[in-house]
Amino acid sequence: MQSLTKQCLSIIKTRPQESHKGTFGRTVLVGGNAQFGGAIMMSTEACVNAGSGLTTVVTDSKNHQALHARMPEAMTVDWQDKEVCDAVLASADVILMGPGLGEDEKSRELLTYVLQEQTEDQLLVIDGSAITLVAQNNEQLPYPKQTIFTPHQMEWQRLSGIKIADQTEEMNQAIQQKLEATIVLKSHRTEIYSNTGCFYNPLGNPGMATGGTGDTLAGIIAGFLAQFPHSVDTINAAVYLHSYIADQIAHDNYVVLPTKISQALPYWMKKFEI
Ligand SMILES: NC(=O)C1=CN([C@@H]2O[C@H](COP(=O)(O)OP(=O)(O)OC[C@H]3O[C@@H](n4cnc5c(N)ncnc54)[C@H](OP(=O)(O)O)[C@@H]3O)[C@@H](O)[C@H]2O)[C@@H](O)CC1
Ligand SMILES: Nc1ncnc2c1ncn2[C@@H]1O[C@H](COP(=O)(O)OP(=O)(O)O)[C@@H](O)[C@H]1O
Ligand SMILES: [Mg+2]
Repeated sequence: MQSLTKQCLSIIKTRPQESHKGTFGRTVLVGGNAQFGGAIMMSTEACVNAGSGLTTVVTDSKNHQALHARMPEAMTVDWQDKEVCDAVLASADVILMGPGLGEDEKSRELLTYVLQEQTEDQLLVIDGSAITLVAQNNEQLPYPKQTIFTPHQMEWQRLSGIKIADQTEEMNQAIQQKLEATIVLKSHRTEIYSNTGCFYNPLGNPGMATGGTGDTLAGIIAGFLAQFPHSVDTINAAVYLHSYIADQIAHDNYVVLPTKISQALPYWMKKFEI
């Protein structure tokens, strides 16, 4: 397994002068039920700050006002409004599904719907509740090689069937090869399993053990994939930068607020751009 270094951030390129918002990708985020609105808001804040050109959030209408107040850069769609959802999903370069989605019947329906709508040129990031639902329903992925799962260890146990104590590199790799999707296995030291190699993130700190840090990572991954190459290098960079920023914040903060990571993204991306 290859340890990531600062070198992995070299995918962050200076933006071309001749560009517009469409140049940096359209991301659609699906999640946030009445209970977990904060999760999709944190993913959105991360995604926009990571540089997604256009970001639309498909969520329970209860979350729209708070989301707009926090992040007016993002557009919102009521997840009951199928016609608008159809159009918005069709326009996406990257879809992030799952932060705060919940596990009830409506959540299940939405997951099935998004899997049906995904096209062969769209990437799908599956996080949080959506991972649990894929496992429970044994959902088949339409495009496994264009799918990225971002489980924590318990979500990976549900998806892979490997108990947390048995989640060794060999076992994880074997299931990844069967799934063919990329796996970002989160823990205090996150590992990335992909069709082209396995990587280890040496950064991160216990200040990150706060609800929403994973929702934030999922948003960064989606935002990076919207504008940078569709490859594991881009996912590695997102994982590394998320922890790198958290480590900077932890120098003088006992707790690393997920939203602070998001707010620091434009600054650090500017520092690392080449
Ligand atoms: N503000 C909001 O709206 C927020 C909304 N959120 C949304 O909530 C939804 C449910 O997500 P979830 O992760 O909270 O619940 P679940 O999938 O049941 O996992 C927890 C179980 O797994 C276990 N566990 C073992 N190893 C672990 C590890 N390394 N990392 C983490 N857990 C580990 C853990 O063990 P324990 O804590 O008991 O020791 C516990 O038994 C999801 O959609 C998410 O987006 C959250 O993001 C929070 C902020
Ligand atoms: N002790 C720790 N050291 C380093 N990173 C941590 C630690 N605890 C949590 N993290 C990071 O925080 C994130 C937690 O993700 P997740 O459990 O999905 O959170 P949530 O769903 O609440 O947003 C992961 O990126 C994980 O690597
Ligand atoms: Mg999570």
